[in-house]
Amino acid sequence: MNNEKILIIYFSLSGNTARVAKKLQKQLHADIYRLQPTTPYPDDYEGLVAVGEREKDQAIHPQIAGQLPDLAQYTEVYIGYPIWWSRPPMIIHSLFDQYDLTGKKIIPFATSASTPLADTLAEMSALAKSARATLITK
Ligand SMILES: Cc1cc2nc3c(=O)[nH]c(=O)nc-3n(C[C@H](O)[C@H](O)[C@H](O)COP(=O)(O)O)c2cc1C
Repeated sequence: MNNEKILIIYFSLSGNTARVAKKLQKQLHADIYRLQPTTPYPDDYEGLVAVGEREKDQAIHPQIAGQLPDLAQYTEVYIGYPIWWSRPPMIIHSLFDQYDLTGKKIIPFATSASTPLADTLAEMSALAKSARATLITK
């Protein structure tokens, strides 16, 4: 028996990461939560790039809308994101600011046009470390 509960937290704008997250949810029988910023990103690409780039360059961590489920019940947390400018989007930083991931096993996954997940792992590792969580890369 495996009693470890798994939560999949993901951010996705155009649906690619959402699709991967939902596949994982089925495979792992996990719970799932979609991160959304309180102020939605612009619908048009230029607008999105302007806002996203400003967040990245100024290290702005956008406020997360709504409330995640109580993280105390989960031992493993998958965190999924689209790769933006070879990095996780800043809302992933917000997740670590706004929620307590202490002691969790964190398994990152990502979608991109071409940049590999590996390019984002130093940043994810630093986030996990400051949360006293363990980053697991399979
Ligand atoms: C603002 C922005 C920046 C991006 N930067 C990269 C990048 O550095 N490398 C890459 O391979 N893809 C990049 N992409 C493509 C996305 O990572 C890719 O389309 C991803 O699958 C989108 O996921 P989503 O549908 O879950 O939002 C970028 C897309 C956007 C909108």
